[in-house]
Amino acid sequence: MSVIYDRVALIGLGLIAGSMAHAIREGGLARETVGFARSAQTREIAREIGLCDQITDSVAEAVAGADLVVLAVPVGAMGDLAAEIAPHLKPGATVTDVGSVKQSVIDAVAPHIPEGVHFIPGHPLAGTEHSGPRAGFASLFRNRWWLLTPLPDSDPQAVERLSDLVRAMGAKTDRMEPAHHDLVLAVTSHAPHLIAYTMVGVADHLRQVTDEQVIQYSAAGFRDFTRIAASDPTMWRDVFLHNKEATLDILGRFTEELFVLQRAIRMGDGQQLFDYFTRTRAIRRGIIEAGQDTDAPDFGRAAKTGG
Ligand SMILES: NC(=O)c1ccc[n+]([C@@H]2O[C@H](COP(=O)([O-])OP(=O)(O)OC[C@H]3O[C@@H](n4cnc5c(N)ncnc54)[C@H](O)[C@@H]3O)[C@@H](O)[C@H]2O)c1
Ligand SMILES: O=C(O)C(=O)C[C@]1(C(=O)O)C=C[C@@H](O)C=C1
Repeated sequence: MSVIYDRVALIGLGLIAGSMAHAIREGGLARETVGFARSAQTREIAREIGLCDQITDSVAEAVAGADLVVLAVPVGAMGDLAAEIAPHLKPGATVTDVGSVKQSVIDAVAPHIPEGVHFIPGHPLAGTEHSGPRAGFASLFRNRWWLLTPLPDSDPQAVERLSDLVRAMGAKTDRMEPAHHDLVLAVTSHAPHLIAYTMVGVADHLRQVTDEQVIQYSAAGFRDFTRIAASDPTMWRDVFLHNKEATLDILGRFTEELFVLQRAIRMGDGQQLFDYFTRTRAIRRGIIEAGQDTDAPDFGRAAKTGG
């Protein structure tokens, strides 16, 4: 693989920046990676495990001379971070972010980006429930989508160069309007996370179901909820506070559907439940047939054969 950027600065050394550092090194995609995180302890761990070629103690030093600067901090911290790095950015550099919400990040970051620096917002649709400098791994982005939401005046060459990096890390890339991105993600990621957090909270409140029993008899569905509900609290607090309208819209629709099913159960309306679940099963099969769930090859085969 060939070098795409000379110097890449990764700011916020958690799951996403760490995975980028590994993938860039594995693919030889930059001559040098430089990392910075706010906490001294995170920087120390990053140095210890050799996450980047260099870990700096100041963010200004990290971004100085960088061709690509990646903002990989919680969504609510992006604006202040952009203001802090702005005076130190190299003319012609590209700044991108990996935030789970796009419109509020653009509103917070874009005003700070100096003339002559390209700001190209992005979002890798890949993650785990783990966070911090030890959580990253090179294959995280493989076969995953990485959405870019360029601004109307984004330089096409700079967008193409960033797309090249994303593809070289194994991801598939597409472009989207920021507001549309936020609505799509509210359906596919943000509302499901809130529902998982709530479900685990409900189990916790049921005093007759002791902690031990919840763990011992965890069925697959609930286990998946607990995995998701173990995700980083700061990251998810910020996601909901910054994608408020879209998430509330989807949760409103979710609640209406829930009442429909609740009523069907109360009325013993088996046909309604069966029809509903038949429709949702078709959606799942559509996702697998379109090759969008690489984690479920067996289920895919079973679904196609009606198993
Ligand atoms: N975890 C996921 O599944 C996932 C997936 C895609 C995108 N994202 C987005 O990527 C971003 C990073 O998420 P992550 O999962 O890597 O989080 P993480 O918690 O693993 O890492 C975030 C890092 O940023 C540091 N940090 C926080 N505020 C900072 C600041 N002001 N300056 C410098 N460093 C700071 C933290 O110390 C931490 O090391 C978030 O915006 C999140 O929405 C996360
Ligand atoms: O697999 C997981 O743990 C995730 O939750 C990853 C996930 C998602 O919802 O798919 C979470 C947040 C992101 O912004 C992108 C990806």
